[in-house]
Amino acid sequence: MPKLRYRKLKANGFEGPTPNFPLGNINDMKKELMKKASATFSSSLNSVFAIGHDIHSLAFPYFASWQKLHGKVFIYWLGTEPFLYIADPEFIKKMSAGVMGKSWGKPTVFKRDRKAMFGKGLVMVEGDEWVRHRHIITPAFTTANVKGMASLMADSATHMLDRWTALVNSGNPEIDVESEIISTTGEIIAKTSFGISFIDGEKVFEKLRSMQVTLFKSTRYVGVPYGNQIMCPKETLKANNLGKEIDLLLMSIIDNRKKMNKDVDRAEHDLLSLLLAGNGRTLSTREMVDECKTFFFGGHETTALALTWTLLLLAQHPEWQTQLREEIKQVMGDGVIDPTKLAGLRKIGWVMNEVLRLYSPAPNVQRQAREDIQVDDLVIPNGTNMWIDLVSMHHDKQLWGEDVDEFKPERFKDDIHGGCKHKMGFMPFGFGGRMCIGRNLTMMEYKIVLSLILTRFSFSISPNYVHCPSIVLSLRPSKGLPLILQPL
Ligand code: HEM
Repeated sequence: MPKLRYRKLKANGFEGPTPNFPLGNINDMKKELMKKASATFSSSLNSVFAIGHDIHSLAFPYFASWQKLHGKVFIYWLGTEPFLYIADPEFIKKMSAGVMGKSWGKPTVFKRDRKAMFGKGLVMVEGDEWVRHRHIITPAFTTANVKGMASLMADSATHMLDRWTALVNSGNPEIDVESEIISTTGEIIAKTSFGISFIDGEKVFEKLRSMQVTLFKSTRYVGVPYGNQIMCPKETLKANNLGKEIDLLLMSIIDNRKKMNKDVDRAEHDLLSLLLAGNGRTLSTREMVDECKTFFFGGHETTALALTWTLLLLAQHPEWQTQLREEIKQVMGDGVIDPTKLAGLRKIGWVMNEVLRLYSPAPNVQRQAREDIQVDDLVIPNGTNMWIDLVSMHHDKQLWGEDVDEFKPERFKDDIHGGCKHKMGFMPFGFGGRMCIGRNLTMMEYKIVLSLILTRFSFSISPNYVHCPSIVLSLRPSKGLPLILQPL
């Protein structure tokens, strides 16, 4: 009953842009994006030195302009679904204070739209089902287990860097590192999740990527009744078919693993083995398929983008490349990457946080209320969809000060909140019980891959780079990231 929820939200004083039936505010959003894209294109023909990090109005031009009219909490519509937009950490603190992880819902419209990607995996399940899944999966992501995956990560990264060396030696020093890193982290997550070699996993991996591109390259009509089926039927059908093919491939991988579960080496290292072992409880094959897809989609692109944006920022700040190289040498010596020493890479940790702040790969967090939620004298009615805008909070001058858009990793030196005035103003991995389960894995992968890159190459931004961060599910450089590489 979206209309009823809207009336209740309005009665509680929440305002917002006027929606039209049946698209809601989708057309306004598209118009703002097109306006911004043409303005960005003409300005991006300037020098790479002009790259600025004030990206909220580039990535979410519609939210930036609605904020000016309606403040940091307002209602907008995706089709016939009202969403409460939130970019105020104090509001988030108050609304989440009394709600446990298991009591949060995820917007039903997204569950439907992204069924082929996430199914009933951890990102989408709710209530007791979420508790059961999280309980089984959590041990697989402990620091100890994740450390067992370090050599797989280093192997894939080294493979990528050998390719870069060959390209540079053949006279091609300019490389689009975004696509390179995305395929490497895809390979890493396929190996660490399903324990499949790149050759075996190539089929699954390619289909998973292809489904993601199919789903997110076209304009989405989420929330519009039958919107995607009517407006982009070919893509919708293709994504659904790919979803079914991937399910079959993963099911056969899981069944084979169940049969040959005595492979000790694998059992120690990949997530699937840990899920099969369970944690006092079990997941069905169907549920495991959805979790494998969830790890793949939730895990590889976010990590890849954190690394990609890092390379952009480090290319802009060569003095930080030098500092990090010195740190790596000091901590690791001249030898191979030792996972037990990664915690010593403190400056890399600051850089990672600063990158996740400026270019948050997961640009938003979504929730749906499963009960009425009181915030001061306001009520968020049961069923309300919520869209929490991390990019806005991470770029808010009131929270971070005048230097908010500058790359200053040292702000995280002695403060895990980076000096933000509100503890919930920095949350690249979400909040509360539903916080990202893969953050240990990501941090380790980030440190390993970045250390290996920095040890073998120095890099600068190619004049062909066009700075236009945009949202394709994640926050990505929409024209890739061409860098000029120099072997060390
Ligand atoms: C830089 C990398 C990453 C970022 C920025 C990131 C960000 C996030 C965010 C914002 C959420 C939503 C949290 C919430 O709703 O409060 C989330 C959830 C999740 N992430 Fe990550 N993530 C990253 C890496 C990973 C990796 C490597 C994996 C798995 C291999 C992963 C798996 C998940 C899962 C399964 C959830 C759902 C957790 C739940 O609802 O219980 N993520 N992540």
